[in-house]
Amino acid sequence: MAKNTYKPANGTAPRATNEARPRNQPKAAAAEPAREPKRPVPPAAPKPPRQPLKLPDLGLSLAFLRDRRFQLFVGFFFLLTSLYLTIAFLSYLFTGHADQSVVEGIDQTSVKEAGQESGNWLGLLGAWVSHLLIQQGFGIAAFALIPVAFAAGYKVVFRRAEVSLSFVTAVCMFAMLWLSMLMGYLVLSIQTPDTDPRVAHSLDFLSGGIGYEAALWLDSLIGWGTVLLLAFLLISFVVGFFNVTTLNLPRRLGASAADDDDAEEPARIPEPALYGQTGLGVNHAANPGASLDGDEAEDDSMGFTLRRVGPLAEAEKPAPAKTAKPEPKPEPTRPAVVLALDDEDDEETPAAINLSPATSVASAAATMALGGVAQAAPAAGAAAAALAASSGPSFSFEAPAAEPETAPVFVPPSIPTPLSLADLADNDAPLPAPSAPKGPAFEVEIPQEPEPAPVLAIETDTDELDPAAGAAVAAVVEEDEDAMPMVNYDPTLDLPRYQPPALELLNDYGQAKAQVSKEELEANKDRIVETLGHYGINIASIKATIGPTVTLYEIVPDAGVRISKIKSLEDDIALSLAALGIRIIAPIPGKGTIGIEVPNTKKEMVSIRSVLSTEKFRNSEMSLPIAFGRTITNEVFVADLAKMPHLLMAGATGQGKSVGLNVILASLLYKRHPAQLKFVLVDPKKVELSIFNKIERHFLAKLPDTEEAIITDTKKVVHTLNSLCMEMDRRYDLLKDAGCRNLSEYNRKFTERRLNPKKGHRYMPFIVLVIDELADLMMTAGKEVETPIARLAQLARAIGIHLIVATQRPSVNVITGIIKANFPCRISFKVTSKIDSRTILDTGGADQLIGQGDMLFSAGSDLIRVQCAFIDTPEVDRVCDFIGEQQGYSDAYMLPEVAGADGDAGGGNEDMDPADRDSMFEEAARVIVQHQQGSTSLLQRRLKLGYNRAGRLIDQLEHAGIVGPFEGSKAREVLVPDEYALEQLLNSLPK
Ligand SMILES: Nc1ncnc2c1ncn2[C@@H]1O[C@H](COP(=O)(O)OP(=O)(O)OP(=O)(O)O)[C@@H](O)[C@H]1O
Repeated sequence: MAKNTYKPANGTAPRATNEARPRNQPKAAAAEPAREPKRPVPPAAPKPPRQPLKLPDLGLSLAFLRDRRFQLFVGFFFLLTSLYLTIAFLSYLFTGHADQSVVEGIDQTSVKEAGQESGNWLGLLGAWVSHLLIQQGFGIAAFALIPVAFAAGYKVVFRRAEVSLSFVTAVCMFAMLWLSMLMGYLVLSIQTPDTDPRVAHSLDFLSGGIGYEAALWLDSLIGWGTVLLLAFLLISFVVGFFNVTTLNLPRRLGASAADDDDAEEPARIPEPALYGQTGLGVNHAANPGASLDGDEAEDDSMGFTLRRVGPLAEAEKPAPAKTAKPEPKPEPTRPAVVLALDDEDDEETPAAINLSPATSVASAAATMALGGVAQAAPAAGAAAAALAASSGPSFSFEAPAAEPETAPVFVPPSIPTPLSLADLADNDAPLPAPSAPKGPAFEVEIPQEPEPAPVLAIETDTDELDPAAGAAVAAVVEEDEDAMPMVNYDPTLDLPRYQPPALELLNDYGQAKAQVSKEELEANKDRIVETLGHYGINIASIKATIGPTVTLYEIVPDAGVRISKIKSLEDDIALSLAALGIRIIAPIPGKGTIGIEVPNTKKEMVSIRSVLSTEKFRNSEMSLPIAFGRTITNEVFVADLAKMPHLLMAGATGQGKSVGLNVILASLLYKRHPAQLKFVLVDPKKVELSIFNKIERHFLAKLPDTEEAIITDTKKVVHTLNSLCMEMDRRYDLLKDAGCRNLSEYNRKFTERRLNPKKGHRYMPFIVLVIDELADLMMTAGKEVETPIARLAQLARAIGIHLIVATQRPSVNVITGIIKANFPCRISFKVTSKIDSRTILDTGGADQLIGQGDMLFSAGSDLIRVQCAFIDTPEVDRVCDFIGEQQGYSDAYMLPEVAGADGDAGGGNEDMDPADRDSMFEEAARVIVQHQQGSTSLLQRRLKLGYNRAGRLIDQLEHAGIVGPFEGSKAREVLVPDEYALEQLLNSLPK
């Protein structure tokens, strides 16, 4: 799912904005292009780029603040403090009076004695703290400190806040001071000269010392005016803090009663509208699912009504996305809606806006503002977006394809400062209040739940849903098992703090320049013309394109020259240019010219940093983009593994295969989150991929009960491949169940919470299987690896399992017909012979490459020459370290367990269920022991069994400790020496 972020028009700010926001934080959706005619608008003052919030650079001194252990320490301290205060304060209500003398006389007695005397449940300290905060401080209003401590602790520990900390703190602090003064005034009023001093004293705890003194001071200053002052303070706080702007309560009540009569069920309230202006700090981008069930959203204070007047006419509907194909079972799509804006104040110009279900709060607000209802924009936008979304079960924040970079800046009539679309999209930016002073800012909170969140249904009385009026909101939040969840599931929130590796981890070789001199170009051109001239081929024109490794000379021969003639002169041209690796492309597909690739004398190294930093890669919307390197025309070559869908790599030893594999892995690591991608790494050479061990808990998948995620043992490869086949079958079952045709459709449905995790549905990451040396596996396990590889290659594309298979021996017994047929995408580095080139690419050419990452990429008929990017081992190391040091999953991604996967243990017949044993088990055991040969084919022949059954029998015999573990192409070792020992063993097996 592509999410765009707002990019202000100046083109520099967006990066800064992106960086300022944690990568996994849900991004604000881009604005829909307004369908209303745009009004001319004055340019906005450029918004300074937002800088990442960083701790001041004070050396090491503040580094500990970022240490999660320290944060947890502080968080739990606050949580326990809130518990401590609760107990101490409650106890104080009962024992405080008696403890007063103990606490006050503490300097006269020993602490131990005082402690014994104190009645507080938390001992002397509890008594003392309560005395200080209640008796001498704020009276019973001191209880307001408890929620503050709790909210602070909760926020630090769980990194989230149900209600924003600043909101809790502000309300509680005000309540504490105000209540304390009010109590002080009450106590003061009760205390007359006639009051019994003991009664008067016993009331001290109500106001506390501070409240009492403040009330005393006010009383002496303004007498009973104190009450008026307190009332004024309360009203001021409510108006200012909750942003109350209108007081039309009676009319609202009436209107609501009428609404209630009409409505069958109370309208669900869009959360931004509910909380946006009240400072409750709910992130509307993170809770986009809040929706209005009814067709109308009303905001009298703003004087507008939102009404869904019907779906868009067919012609007005947004064009279907390019990729959308006719589906056998189309998903129910939510229609775009037209919202009519009945503006009470401006009846002549009712505005109508079109909102698609994907319209964001921000864009809705923007659209409405452009439609001339700028005053109402923030609140109306929230309501409008929710209304637009209400026609479906969930409200997607997927950004529209239109680039927001050129989004216009508009000036709402009543807002003095120009407001850019980016402001509205920016959750952190304060939303302008139309007529009151600025309300509290939206606070962005990231939902942290790694699993689909429980459903939250908000039921509330419509009377109190006047966000602009700022009336206190009473929301009853209930857990509802059955209702559809409304917030899209974001798998990346499993590891919300995960940061993709930075480009700075890679070596910077600077911008490499073409190393070919003019003289070299001229000389080569002359020689080509001359050589061809010797054979009577005249050239009409010649053009050179300098690439990193080779220069392409494009020739247009005179009319009537046979192309095959030029092709046959390959060796002669190579001889005359005294250069190796000349390749003739006759003709260049789609160009009508003949290409001669001549290696440059000085080769340019293409650094991985230079390709990963390109816009082409960074802005790529591909599922699994790989930046291979640069083509001979110096373009960055990026291809999507998900589309390939599998890749076969070959190349003689030392020609750049391992570097190529590292480039592929690094590209994917730079682009995908650990929740979206898992690697299964098979490295029979044992040293090539071991460097990726560090990212086991982030990006690797493995079989259960295996220690190392990277498979170096040939025997384990077969189990892993079988396990992947099982995973493939399971995924297909889930897709079938969900009615989806491929992984992206399925995952989209899952993230939109249209699939129930209780029914086994889960977010499925891409799995990329990398085999570094196929030749080794084919030698040792032959068919046992070939069959599952072929099966996976044939079927796995739709369910997101992709294979990258490399070999240095592209011979037909390694790259067999069945494997080749299923790998349409192939890469060849330099190979030693034309035959090898044909085996891998079905054509020559790979033998003419010049090595060191010079490669040919073949996707079907096209052959593209690419200089593979270079990544050095220390760079891979740094990238892996960077990822590995971050918080990861508790273990690698577990592949399904396959029977016999732990088979190399040999013995262990206890846990074998006798009922599972084949009826021919004993007979098979005797055959094996008689022949002292643990082979499946022996059983097939002797017992006239099929391959599968014989294979199962061998597995069972292995389980029973009769034959040893699988040893590749060799027969298994027979562990039982003779028939006598066998009979004994069979008797000992559980029947
Ligand atoms: N893209 C590249 N750019 C520049 N030099 C490269 C590139 N790829 C490989 N090389 C050079 O070639 C050397 C060998 O590369 P690499 O280890 O990838 O070969 P290989 O094909 O994996 O060999 P083997 O099969 O023996 O492991 C590297 O050490 C490096 O010096």
